[in-house]
Amino acid sequence: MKEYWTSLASLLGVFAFCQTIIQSLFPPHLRFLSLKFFSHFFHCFSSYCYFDITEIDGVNTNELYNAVQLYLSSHISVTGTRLSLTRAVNSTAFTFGLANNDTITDTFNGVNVLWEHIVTQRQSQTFSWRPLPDEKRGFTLRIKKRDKTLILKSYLDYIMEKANEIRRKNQDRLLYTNSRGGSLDSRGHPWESVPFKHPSTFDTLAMDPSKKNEIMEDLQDFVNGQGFYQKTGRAWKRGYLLYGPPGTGKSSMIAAMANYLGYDIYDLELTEVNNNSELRKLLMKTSSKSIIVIEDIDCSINLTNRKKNKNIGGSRGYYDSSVPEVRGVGGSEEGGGNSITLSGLLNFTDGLWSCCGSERIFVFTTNHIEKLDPALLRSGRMDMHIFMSYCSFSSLKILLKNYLGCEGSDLDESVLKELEDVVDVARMTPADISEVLIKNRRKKEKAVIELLEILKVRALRNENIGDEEQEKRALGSDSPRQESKIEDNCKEGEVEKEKD
Ligand SMILES: Nc1ncnc2c1ncn2[C@@H]1O[C@H](COP(=O)(O)OP(=O)(O)OP(=O)(O)O)[C@@H](O)[C@H]1O
Ligand SMILES: [Mg+2]
Repeated sequence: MKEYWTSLASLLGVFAFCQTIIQSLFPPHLRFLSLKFFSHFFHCFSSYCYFDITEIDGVNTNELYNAVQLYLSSHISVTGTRLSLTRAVNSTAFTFGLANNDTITDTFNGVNVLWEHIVTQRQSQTFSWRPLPDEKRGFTLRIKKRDKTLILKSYLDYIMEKANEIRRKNQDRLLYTNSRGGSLDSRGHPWESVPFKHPSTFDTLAMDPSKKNEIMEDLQDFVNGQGFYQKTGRAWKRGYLLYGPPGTGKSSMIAAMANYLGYDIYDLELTEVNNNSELRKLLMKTSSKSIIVIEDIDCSINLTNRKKNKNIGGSRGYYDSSVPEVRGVGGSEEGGGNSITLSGLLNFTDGLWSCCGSERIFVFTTNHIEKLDPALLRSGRMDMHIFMSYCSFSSLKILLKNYLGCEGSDLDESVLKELEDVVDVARMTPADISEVLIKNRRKKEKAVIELLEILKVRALRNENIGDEEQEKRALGSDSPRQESKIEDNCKEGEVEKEKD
Protein backbone atom coordinates (compact mmCIF):
# COMPACT_ATOMS: atom_id res chain seq x y z
CA MET A 1 0.00 0.00 0.00
CA LYS A 2 2.84 2.33 0.96
CA GLU A 3 4.51 1.70 -2.38
CA TYR A 4 1.29 2.47 -4.18
CA TRP A 5 1.00 5.88 -2.52
CA THR A 6 4.66 6.61 -3.20
CA SER A 7 4.31 5.87 -6.92
CA LEU A 8 1.10 7.88 -7.11
CA ALA A 9 2.81 10.84 -5.44
CA SER A 10 5.75 10.66 -7.83
CA LEU A 11 3.35 10.41 -10.81
CA LEU A 12 1.51 13.51 -9.62
CA GLY A 13 4.89 15.21 -9.15
CA VAL A 14 5.84 14.41 -12.74
CA PHE A 15 2.45 15.67 -13.92
CA ALA A 16 2.82 18.96 -12.02
CA PHE A 17 6.37 19.34 -13.34
CA CYS A 18 5.20 18.82 -16.93
CA GLN A 19 2.41 21.34 -16.47
CA THR A 20 4.87 23.97 -15.20
CA ILE A 21 7.15 23.31 -18.17
CA ILE A 22 4.22 23.63 -20.57
CA GLN A 23 3.16 26.91 -19.03
CA SER A 24 6.63 28.42 -19.13
CA LEU A 25 7.79 27.01 -22.52
CA PHE A 26 4.66 27.13 -24.67
CA PRO A 27 2.77 30.25 -25.66
CA PRO A 28 -0.89 30.22 -24.51
CA HIS A 29 -2.34 29.22 -27.93
CA LEU A 30 -0.15 26.09 -28.04
CA ARG A 31 -0.78 25.07 -24.44
CA PHE A 32 -4.03 23.24 -25.20
CA LEU A 33 -2.37 21.14 -27.92
CA SER A 34 0.59 20.28 -25.73
CA LEU A 35 -1.72 19.30 -22.85
CA LYS A 36 -3.60 17.05 -25.25
CA PHE A 37 -0.31 15.49 -26.30
CA PHE A 38 0.71 14.80 -22.70
CA SER A 39 -2.70 13.36 -21.83
CA HIS A 40 -2.34 10.96 -24.78
CA PHE A 41 1.15 10.19 -23.55
CA PHE A 42 -0.10 9.25 -20.07
CA HIS A 43 -3.04 7.25 -21.47
CA CYS A 44 -0.53 5.06 -23.34
CA PHE A 45 0.74 3.88 -19.96
CA SER A 46 -2.70 3.63 -18.36
CA SER A 47 -4.37 0.25 -18.09
CA TYR A 48 -7.75 1.86 -18.87
CA CYS A 49 -9.34 3.09 -22.05
CA TYR A 50 -12.00 5.78 -22.17
CA PHE A 51 -14.99 6.30 -24.46
CA ASP A 52 -16.80 9.61 -24.70
CA ILE A 53 -20.48 9.50 -25.51
CA THR A 54 -21.65 13.05 -26.11
CA GLU A 55 -25.26 14.14 -26.01
CA ILE A 56 -25.06 15.78 -29.40
CA ASP A 57 -23.11 14.21 -32.17
CA GLY A 58 -22.41 17.07 -34.59
CA VAL A 59 -25.92 18.49 -34.75
CA ASN A 60 -27.82 15.25 -34.25
CA THR A 61 -28.93 13.85 -30.93
CA ASN A 62 -26.83 10.86 -30.00
CA GLU A 63 -29.19 7.96 -29.37
CA LEU A 64 -26.56 6.16 -27.34
CA TYR A 65 -26.33 9.04 -24.86
CA ASN A 66 -30.08 8.86 -24.18
CA ALA A 67 -29.90 5.07 -23.91
CA VAL A 68 -27.02 5.21 -21.39
CA GLN A 69 -28.90 7.79 -19.36
CA LEU A 70 -32.01 5.60 -19.23
CA TYR A 71 -30.01 2.46 -18.55
CA LEU A 72 -28.13 4.03 -15.65
CA SER A 73 -31.41 5.33 -14.26
CA SER A 74 -32.42 1.74 -13.61
CA HIS A 75 -29.24 1.19 -11.58
CA ILE A 76 -29.38 4.14 -9.27
CA SER A 77 -31.28 3.65 -6.07
CA VAL A 78 -33.38 6.41 -4.60
CA THR A 79 -31.01 6.45 -1.62
CA GLY A 80 -28.32 8.24 -3.65
CA THR A 81 -27.36 11.64 -2.28
CA ARG A 82 -27.83 13.68 -5.43
CA LEU A 83 -29.88 12.50 -8.38
CA SER A 84 -31.36 14.27 -11.36
CA LEU A 85 -35.05 13.55 -11.91
CA THR A 86 -36.85 13.63 -15.24
CA ARG A 87 -40.23 12.80 -16.65
CA ALA A 88 -40.46 12.58 -20.43
CA VAL A 89 -43.44 13.78 -22.48
CA ASN A 90 -46.14 11.08 -22.62
CA SER A 91 -44.31 9.17 -19.92
CA THR A 92 -45.98 7.72 -16.87
CA ALA A 93 -42.85 7.35 -14.78
CA PHE A 94 -40.06 9.42 -13.30
CA THR A 95 -36.52 8.45 -14.11
CA PHE A 96 -33.48 9.08 -11.95
CA GLY A 97 -30.19 10.08 -13.46
CA LEU A 98 -26.61 10.79 -12.52
CA ALA A 99 -26.10 14.37 -11.43
CA ASN A 100 -23.41 16.45 -13.09
CA ASN A 101 -19.89 15.06 -12.83
CA ASP A 102 -21.00 12.07 -10.77
CA THR A 103 -19.66 8.57 -11.29
CA ILE A 104 -21.20 5.14 -10.99
CA THR A 105 -19.81 1.64 -11.41
CA ASP A 106 -21.55 -1.11 -13.29
CA THR A 107 -20.76 -4.78 -13.81
CA PHE A 108 -21.36 -6.62 -17.05
CA ASN A 109 -20.42 -10.28 -17.56
CA GLY A 110 -18.24 -10.05 -14.47
CA VAL A 111 -16.33 -7.02 -15.77
CA ASN A 112 -16.40 -3.75 -13.81
CA VAL A 113 -16.79 -0.51 -15.71
CA LEU A 114 -17.07 3.08 -14.56
CA TRP A 115 -19.42 5.72 -15.93
CA GLU A 116 -18.87 9.42 -15.42
CA HIS A 117 -21.42 12.06 -16.35
CA ILE A 118 -19.61 15.17 -17.53
CA VAL A 119 -21.29 18.51 -17.95
CA THR A 120 -19.36 21.57 -19.11
CA GLN A 121 -20.39 24.99 -20.35
CA ARG A 122 -20.41 25.33 -24.14
CA GLN A 123 -17.58 27.75 -24.96
CA SER A 124 -19.09 29.59 -27.91
CA GLN A 125 -22.16 28.97 -30.00
CA THR A 126 -20.83 27.34 -33.15
CA PHE A 127 -22.86 27.87 -36.31
CA SER A 128 -25.73 25.44 -36.45
CA TRP A 129 -29.16 25.32 -38.03
CA ARG A 130 -30.57 24.27 -34.73
CA PRO A 131 -29.78 26.05 -31.43
CA LEU A 132 -27.52 23.94 -29.24
CA PRO A 133 -27.95 23.74 -25.45
CA ASP A 134 -25.71 25.95 -23.28
CA GLU A 135 -24.24 22.92 -21.63
CA LYS A 136 -22.21 20.15 -23.23
CA ARG A 137 -23.23 16.84 -21.72
CA GLY A 138 -21.67 13.49 -22.15
CA PHE A 139 -20.83 10.20 -20.49
CA THR A 140 -17.33 8.81 -20.24
CA LEU A 141 -17.07 5.06 -20.04
CA ARG A 142 -13.92 3.66 -18.48
CA ILE A 143 -13.04 0.04 -19.20
CA LYS A 144 -9.83 -1.89 -18.53
CA LYS A 145 -7.94 -2.19 -21.83
CA ARG A 146 -7.86 -5.95 -21.56
CA ASP A 147 -11.68 -6.08 -21.27
CA LYS A 148 -12.35 -3.75 -24.16
CA THR A 149 -12.67 -6.31 -26.94
CA LEU A 150 -14.34 -8.72 -24.57
CA ILE A 151 -17.35 -6.64 -23.66
CA LEU A 152 -17.56 -3.30 -25.43
CA LYS A 153 -19.89 -4.25 -28.30
CA SER A 154 -22.08 -6.63 -26.34
CA TYR A 155 -22.25 -4.19 -23.42
CA LEU A 156 -23.40 -1.31 -25.63
CA ASP A 157 -25.94 -3.56 -27.40
CA TYR A 158 -27.20 -4.66 -24.00
CA ILE A 159 -27.58 -1.03 -22.89
CA MET A 160 -29.56 -0.14 -26.04
CA GLU A 161 -31.86 -3.11 -25.50
CA LYS A 162 -32.40 -2.35 -21.81
CA ALA A 163 -33.07 1.32 -22.55
CA ASN A 164 -35.71 0.40 -25.13
CA GLU A 165 -37.31 -1.87 -22.57
CA ILE A 166 -37.41 0.88 -19.93
CA ARG A 167 -38.72 3.38 -22.49
CA ARG A 168 -41.52 1.02 -23.45
CA LYS A 169 -42.46 0.45 -19.84
CA ASN A 170 -42.51 4.17 -19.03
CA GLN A 171 -44.13 5.36 -22.19
CA ASP A 172 -47.84 5.14 -22.74
CA ARG A 173 -48.91 2.51 -25.24
CA LEU A 174 -50.15 3.50 -28.68
CA LEU A 175 -53.34 2.24 -30.25
CA TYR A 176 -53.16 2.10 -34.04
CA THR A 177 -56.10 1.85 -36.36
CA ASN A 178 -56.49 1.53 -40.13
CA SER A 179 -59.84 3.33 -40.09
CA ARG A 180 -58.80 5.61 -43.00
CA GLY A 181 -59.16 2.70 -45.39
CA GLY A 182 -56.23 2.26 -47.74
CA SER A 183 -55.14 5.92 -47.73
CA LEU A 184 -51.73 6.86 -46.37
CA ASP A 185 -50.77 9.77 -44.14
CA SER A 186 -48.17 12.41 -45.09
CA ARG A 187 -45.38 10.04 -44.03
CA GLY A 188 -46.77 7.22 -46.14
CA HIS A 189 -48.09 5.39 -43.09
CA PRO A 190 -51.37 3.44 -43.34
CA TRP A 191 -51.95 3.39 -39.57
CA GLU A 192 -53.25 6.25 -37.40
CA SER A 193 -52.35 6.22 -33.73
CA VAL A 194 -53.70 7.61 -30.48
CA PRO A 195 -52.29 7.14 -26.95
CA PHE A 196 -53.64 3.94 -25.49
CA LYS A 197 -54.90 4.57 -21.97
CA HIS A 198 -57.02 1.51 -21.24
CA PRO A 199 -56.68 0.80 -17.51
CA SER A 200 -57.46 -2.93 -17.73
CA THR A 201 -54.81 -5.16 -16.18
CA PHE A 202 -54.63 -8.82 -15.27
CA ASP A 203 -55.33 -7.74 -11.68
CA THR A 204 -58.65 -6.16 -12.62
CA LEU A 205 -59.63 -8.87 -15.10
CA ALA A 206 -62.29 -11.12 -13.63
CA MET A 207 -61.50 -14.70 -14.53
CA ASP A 208 -60.34 -17.87 -12.89
CA PRO A 209 -56.97 -17.05 -11.24
CA SER A 210 -55.30 -20.28 -12.38
CA LYS A 211 -56.29 -19.66 -16.02
CA LYS A 212 -55.17 -16.09 -15.70
CA ASN A 213 -51.77 -17.24 -14.42
CA GLU A 214 -51.50 -19.73 -17.24
CA ILE A 215 -52.04 -16.95 -19.80
CA MET A 216 -49.59 -14.62 -18.05
CA GLU A 217 -46.96 -17.36 -17.95
CA ASP A 218 -47.53 -18.10 -21.62
CA LEU A 219 -47.04 -14.41 -22.46
CA GLN A 220 -43.90 -14.26 -20.34
CA ASP A 221 -42.51 -17.38 -22.01
CA PHE A 222 -43.19 -15.81 -25.37
CA VAL A 223 -41.42 -12.57 -24.48
CA ASN A 224 -38.38 -14.42 -23.16
CA GLY A 225 -38.44 -16.99 -25.93
CA GLN A 226 -36.23 -15.43 -28.58
CA GLY A 227 -33.63 -18.18 -28.24
CA PHE A 228 -36.27 -20.90 -28.31
CA TYR A 229 -37.94 -19.59 -31.46
CA GLN A 230 -34.54 -19.17 -33.13
CA LYS A 231 -33.47 -22.68 -32.18
CA THR A 232 -36.66 -24.33 -33.35
CA GLY A 233 -36.87 -22.35 -36.60
CA ARG A 234 -40.22 -20.84 -35.76
CA ALA A 235 -41.24 -17.24 -36.38
CA TRP A 236 -41.28 -15.33 -33.13
CA LYS A 237 -45.02 -14.75 -32.93
CA ARG A 238 -47.97 -16.15 -31.05
CA GLY A 239 -51.67 -16.30 -31.73
CA TYR A 240 -54.54 -16.15 -29.25
CA LEU A 241 -58.18 -16.71 -30.07
CA LEU A 242 -60.53 -15.21 -27.50
CA TYR A 243 -64.08 -16.40 -27.78
CA GLY A 244 -67.23 -16.19 -25.72
CA PRO A 245 -70.45 -14.24 -25.28
CA PRO A 246 -70.46 -10.41 -25.45
CA GLY A 247 -69.36 -8.66 -22.28
CA THR A 248 -67.15 -11.42 -20.92
CA GLY A 249 -63.93 -9.43 -21.17
CA LYS A 250 -62.32 -10.27 -24.52
CA SER A 251 -61.42 -6.66 -25.30
CA SER A 252 -60.46 -6.09 -21.65
CA MET A 253 -58.13 -9.09 -21.92
CA ILE A 254 -56.38 -7.58 -24.97
CA ALA A 255 -55.87 -4.32 -23.09
CA ALA A 256 -54.53 -6.25 -20.08
CA MET A 257 -52.09 -8.13 -22.35
CA ALA A 258 -50.84 -4.85 -23.86
CA ASN A 259 -50.41 -3.25 -20.46
CA TYR A 260 -48.71 -6.35 -19.06
CA LEU A 261 -46.19 -6.62 -21.90
CA GLY A 262 -45.89 -2.92 -22.68
CA TYR A 263 -46.83 -3.56 -26.30
CA ASP A 264 -48.64 -1.27 -28.71
CA ILE A 265 -51.93 -2.44 -30.21
CA TYR A 266 -52.79 -2.51 -33.92
CA ASP A 267 -56.56 -2.76 -34.15
CA LEU A 268 -57.10 -4.07 -37.65
CA GLU A 269 -60.47 -3.20 -39.14
CA LEU A 270 -60.77 -5.85 -41.83
CA THR A 271 -63.79 -4.19 -43.43
CA GLU A 272 -61.54 -1.21 -44.29
CA VAL A 273 -59.03 -3.39 -46.14
CA ASN A 274 -59.73 -3.73 -49.84
CA ASN A 275 -57.53 -6.64 -50.84
CA ASN A 276 -54.81 -9.05 -49.78
CA SER A 277 -51.94 -6.86 -50.90
CA GLU A 278 -53.28 -4.00 -48.80
CA LEU A 279 -53.47 -6.40 -45.86
CA ARG A 280 -49.84 -7.35 -46.44
CA LYS A 281 -48.75 -3.71 -46.56
CA LEU A 282 -50.53 -3.06 -43.29
CA LEU A 283 -48.69 -5.97 -41.74
CA MET A 284 -45.35 -4.72 -43.00
CA LYS A 285 -45.98 -1.35 -41.36
CA THR A 286 -46.52 -2.77 -37.89
CA SER A 287 -43.67 -2.62 -35.42
CA SER A 288 -42.31 -5.50 -33.40
CA LYS A 289 -43.41 -5.85 -29.79
CA SER A 290 -47.02 -5.26 -30.72
CA ILE A 291 -50.39 -6.97 -30.57
CA ILE A 292 -52.29 -7.16 -33.83
CA VAL A 293 -55.97 -7.48 -33.10
CA ILE A 294 -58.90 -8.47 -35.28
CA GLU A 295 -62.07 -8.14 -33.24
CA ASP A 296 -65.21 -10.07 -34.13
CA ILE A 297 -63.43 -12.00 -36.84
CA ASP A 298 -66.63 -13.83 -37.78
CA CYS A 299 -68.30 -10.52 -38.66
CA SER A 300 -65.32 -9.01 -40.47
CA ILE A 301 -65.01 -11.56 -43.20
CA ASN A 302 -67.45 -14.05 -44.64
CA LEU A 303 -65.88 -17.38 -43.83
CA THR A 304 -68.88 -19.64 -44.24
CA ASN A 305 -68.94 -19.48 -48.05
CA ARG A 306 -65.61 -21.19 -48.07
CA LYS A 307 -67.17 -24.39 -46.83
CA LYS A 308 -69.73 -24.25 -49.63
CA ASN A 309 -67.00 -23.71 -52.19
CA LYS A 310 -65.10 -26.62 -50.77
CA ASN A 311 -68.11 -28.87 -51.21
CA ILE A 312 -68.62 -27.72 -54.79
CA GLY A 313 -65.01 -28.46 -55.54
CA GLY A 314 -65.24 -32.01 -54.17
CA SER A 315 -62.47 -33.10 -51.85
CA ARG A 316 -60.16 -30.09 -52.19
CA GLY A 317 -58.27 -29.11 -49.07
CA TYR A 318 -58.23 -25.79 -47.24
CA TYR A 319 -54.99 -24.77 -48.83
CA ASP A 320 -55.97 -25.63 -52.37
CA SER A 321 -55.48 -22.36 -54.21
CA SER A 322 -57.93 -23.41 -56.89
CA VAL A 323 -60.76 -23.10 -54.40
CA PRO A 324 -62.56 -19.85 -55.30
CA GLU A 325 -61.63 -17.33 -52.64
CA VAL A 326 -64.18 -15.94 -50.31
CA ARG A 327 -64.74 -12.30 -50.95
CA GLY A 328 -64.44 -9.81 -48.18
CA VAL A 329 -66.86 -7.08 -47.33
CA GLY A 330 -67.04 -4.64 -50.21
CA GLY A 331 -64.97 -6.81 -52.52
CA SER A 332 -65.88 -8.26 -55.86
CA GLU A 333 -66.94 -11.84 -56.45
CA GLU A 334 -64.59 -14.61 -57.58
CA GLY A 335 -61.37 -13.13 -56.28
CA GLY A 336 -61.10 -10.42 -58.91
CA GLY A 337 -58.05 -9.03 -57.09
CA ASN A 338 -60.22 -6.52 -55.33
CA SER A 339 -61.19 -8.54 -52.29
CA ILE A 340 -59.73 -9.85 -49.08
CA THR A 341 -59.75 -13.61 -48.88
CA LEU A 342 -59.45 -16.20 -46.19
CA SER A 343 -56.15 -17.39 -47.58
CA GLY A 344 -54.99 -13.77 -47.54
CA LEU A 345 -55.89 -13.63 -43.88
CA LEU A 346 -54.17 -16.93 -43.16
CA ASN A 347 -51.05 -15.70 -44.92
CA PHE A 348 -51.28 -12.56 -42.85
CA THR A 349 -51.02 -14.53 -39.63
CA ASP A 350 -48.99 -17.48 -40.75
CA GLY A 351 -47.29 -17.00 -44.09
CA LEU A 352 -43.84 -15.75 -44.95
CA TRP A 353 -44.95 -12.16 -44.62
CA SER A 354 -46.02 -12.66 -41.06
CA CYS A 355 -42.34 -12.96 -40.16
CA CYS A 356 -41.33 -9.52 -41.48
CA GLY A 357 -40.76 -8.30 -37.96
CA SER A 358 -40.63 -10.24 -34.77
CA GLU A 359 -42.11 -10.54 -31.33
CA ARG A 360 -45.66 -10.04 -32.46
CA ILE A 361 -48.87 -11.34 -31.03
CA PHE A 362 -52.01 -11.92 -33.06
CA VAL A 363 -55.32 -11.85 -31.21
CA PHE A 364 -58.62 -12.69 -32.85
CA THR A 365 -61.90 -12.35 -30.97
CA THR A 366 -65.27 -13.80 -31.76
CA ASN A 367 -68.65 -14.39 -30.15
CA HIS A 368 -69.28 -17.32 -32.50
CA ILE A 369 -66.36 -19.72 -32.65
CA GLU A 370 -68.58 -22.23 -34.47
CA LYS A 371 -68.81 -19.84 -37.42
CA LEU A 372 -65.06 -19.80 -37.99
CA ASP A 373 -63.40 -21.80 -40.72
CA PRO A 374 -61.52 -24.78 -39.23
CA ALA A 375 -58.45 -23.55 -41.09
CA LEU A 376 -58.35 -20.63 -38.67
CA LEU A 377 -58.66 -22.98 -35.73
CA ARG A 378 -56.24 -25.67 -36.79
CA SER A 379 -53.20 -26.54 -34.65
CA GLY A 380 -50.46 -24.00 -34.64
CA ARG A 381 -52.55 -21.27 -36.27
CA MET A 382 -53.85 -19.82 -33.06
CA ASP A 383 -51.64 -21.16 -30.31
CA MET A 384 -54.14 -20.69 -27.52
CA HIS A 385 -57.93 -20.79 -27.60
CA ILE A 386 -59.25 -18.93 -24.59
CA PHE A 387 -62.89 -19.21 -23.67
CA MET A 388 -64.19 -16.13 -21.87
CA SER A 389 -67.38 -17.06 -20.15
CA TYR A 390 -70.02 -16.02 -17.69
CA CYS A 391 -69.06 -14.83 -14.28
CA SER A 392 -67.99 -17.58 -11.90
CA PHE A 393 -67.61 -17.25 -8.16
CA SER A 394 -63.86 -16.59 -8.39
CA SER A 395 -64.48 -13.91 -11.04
CA LEU A 396 -67.25 -12.40 -8.94
CA LYS A 397 -64.85 -11.99 -6.00
CA ILE A 398 -62.50 -10.01 -8.26
CA LEU A 399 -65.35 -7.77 -9.42
CA LEU A 400 -66.49 -7.17 -5.83
CA LYS A 401 -62.95 -6.14 -4.98
CA ASN A 402 -62.64 -3.91 -8.06
CA TYR A 403 -65.94 -2.10 -7.68
CA LEU A 404 -66.71 -2.16 -3.97
CA GLY A 405 -63.23 -2.59 -2.55
CA CYS A 406 -64.35 -5.56 -0.48
CA GLU A 407 -62.56 -8.85 -0.09
CA GLY A 408 -64.53 -12.09 0.39
CA SER A 409 -63.78 -11.95 4.12
CA ASP A 410 -65.50 -8.53 4.42
CA LEU A 411 -68.84 -10.06 3.46
CA ASP A 412 -71.25 -11.95 5.59
CA GLU A 413 -70.54 -15.67 5.25
CA SER A 414 -74.16 -16.59 4.50
CA VAL A 415 -74.37 -13.94 1.74
CA LEU A 416 -71.14 -15.21 0.28
CA LYS A 417 -72.48 -18.76 0.29
CA GLU A 418 -75.68 -17.64 -1.45
CA LEU A 419 -73.69 -15.78 -4.09
CA GLU A 420 -71.58 -18.87 -4.68
CA ASP A 421 -74.68 -21.05 -5.08
CA VAL A 422 -76.42 -18.92 -7.68
CA VAL A 423 -73.66 -17.25 -9.68
CA ASP A 424 -72.93 -20.16 -12.04
CA VAL A 425 -76.58 -20.93 -12.75
CA ALA A 426 -77.39 -17.24 -13.30
CA ARG A 427 -74.99 -17.14 -16.25
CA MET A 428 -74.47 -13.39 -16.05
CA THR A 429 -71.53 -11.81 -17.84
CA PRO A 430 -68.94 -9.80 -15.93
CA ALA A 431 -70.18 -6.76 -17.89
CA ASP A 432 -73.75 -7.22 -16.55
CA ILE A 433 -72.51 -7.70 -12.99
CA SER A 434 -70.23 -4.67 -13.27
CA GLU A 435 -73.25 -2.54 -14.18
CA VAL A 436 -75.11 -3.59 -11.02
CA LEU A 437 -72.06 -2.94 -8.85
CA ILE A 438 -71.21 0.40 -10.43
CA LYS A 439 -74.72 1.70 -9.79
CA ASN A 440 -74.47 1.14 -6.04
CA ARG A 441 -70.73 1.40 -5.55
CA ARG A 442 -71.08 3.92 -2.68
CA LYS A 443 -73.37 1.62 -0.73
CA LYS A 444 -71.60 -1.72 -0.51
CA GLU A 445 -74.29 -3.65 1.34
CA LYS A 446 -77.03 -2.45 -0.98
CA ALA A 447 -74.91 -3.36 -4.01
CA VAL A 448 -74.35 -6.90 -2.78
CA ILE A 449 -78.00 -7.47 -1.82
CA GLU A 450 -79.26 -6.10 -5.12
CA LEU A 451 -76.77 -8.25 -7.03
CA LEU A 452 -77.84 -11.32 -5.10
CA GLU A 453 -81.50 -10.62 -5.94
CA ILE A 454 -80.75 -10.26 -9.64
CA LEU A 455 -78.61 -13.40 -9.65
CA LYS A 456 -81.40 -15.37 -7.98
CA VAL A 457 -83.98 -14.17 -10.53
CA ARG A 458 -81.65 -15.04 -13.41
CA ALA A 459 -80.82 -18.43 -11.93
CA LEU A 460 -84.51 -19.26 -11.48
CA ARG A 461 -85.27 -18.20 -15.03
CA ASN A 462 -82.38 -20.27 -16.40
CA GLU A 463 -83.55 -23.32 -14.55
CA ASN A 464 -86.87 -23.01 -16.37
CA ILE A 465 -85.53 -22.58 -19.89
CA GLY A 466 -83.32 -24.94 -21.86
CA ASP A 467 -79.58 -24.57 -22.39
CA GLU A 468 -80.06 -23.81 -26.06
CA GLU A 469 -82.44 -20.95 -25.42
CA GLN A 470 -80.05 -19.53 -22.78
CA GLU A 471 -77.21 -19.58 -25.23
CA LYS A 472 -79.26 -17.90 -27.93
CA ARG A 473 -80.29 -15.12 -25.59
CA ALA A 474 -76.74 -14.59 -24.42
CA LEU A 475 -75.35 -14.36 -27.91
CA GLY A 476 -78.31 -12.29 -29.11
CA SER A 477 -78.65 -14.48 -32.16
CA ASP A 478 -81.43 -16.61 -33.55
CA SER A 479 -79.14 -19.07 -35.27
CA PRO A 480 -79.32 -22.60 -33.88
CA ARG A 481 -76.25 -23.64 -32.01
CA GLN A 482 -73.72 -25.76 -33.84
CA GLU A 483 -73.42 -29.45 -33.11
CA SER A 484 -69.85 -28.98 -31.91
CA LYS A 485 -70.71 -27.59 -28.53
CA ILE A 486 -67.20 -26.47 -27.81
CA GLU A 487 -68.26 -23.85 -25.34
CA ASP A 488 -70.35 -26.26 -23.31
CA ASN A 489 -67.30 -28.34 -22.70
CA CYS A 490 -65.32 -25.36 -21.51
CA LYS A 491 -65.35 -24.03 -18.01
CA GLU A 492 -64.94 -20.32 -17.38
CA GLY A 493 -61.75 -18.90 -18.86
CA GLU A 494 -60.79 -22.32 -20.14
CA VAL A 495 -57.56 -22.29 -22.04
CA GLU A 496 -57.01 -24.74 -24.83
CA LYS A 497 -53.37 -24.90 -25.81
CA GLU A 498 -52.80 -26.05 -29.33
CA LYS A 499 -50.25 -28.81 -29.61
CA ASP A 500 -47.17 -27.53 -31.37
N1 LIG B 1 -63.66 -10.51 -17.35
C1 LIG B 1 -63.87 -9.24 -17.04
N2 LIG B 1 -63.17 -8.66 -16.05
C2 LIG B 1 -63.39 -7.38 -15.71
N3 LIG B 1 -64.28 -6.59 -16.33
C3 LIG B 1 -65.00 -7.11 -17.32
C4 LIG B 1 -64.83 -8.46 -17.73
N4 LIG B 1 -65.66 -8.70 -18.75
C5 LIG B 1 -66.33 -7.56 -18.98
N5 LIG B 1 -65.94 -6.61 -18.13
C6 LIG B 1 -66.47 -5.24 -18.08
O1 LIG B 1 -67.46 -5.12 -19.09
C7 LIG B 1 -67.11 -4.18 -20.08
C8 LIG B 1 -67.21 -4.84 -21.45
O2 LIG B 1 -66.21 -5.84 -21.54
P1 LIG B 1 -65.43 -6.17 -22.88
O3 LIG B 1 -65.61 -5.05 -23.87
O4 LIG B 1 -64.04 -6.53 -22.53
O5 LIG B 1 -66.26 -7.42 -23.36
P2 LIG B 1 -66.12 -8.23 -24.72
O6 LIG B 1 -66.04 -9.65 -24.35
O7 LIG B 1 -65.02 -7.67 -25.52
O8 LIG B 1 -67.51 -7.92 -25.41
P3 LIG B 1 -67.84 -7.99 -26.98
O9 LIG B 1 -67.88 -9.42 -27.36
O10 LIG B 1 -69.17 -7.34 -27.05
O11 LIG B 1 -66.79 -7.21 -27.69
C9 LIG B 1 -65.70 -3.75 -19.80
O12 LIG B 1 -65.59 -2.37 -19.87
C10 LIG B 1 -65.42 -4.22 -18.39
O13 LIG B 1 -65.60 -3.15 -17.51
MG1 LIG C 1 -64.94 -6.65 -27.37
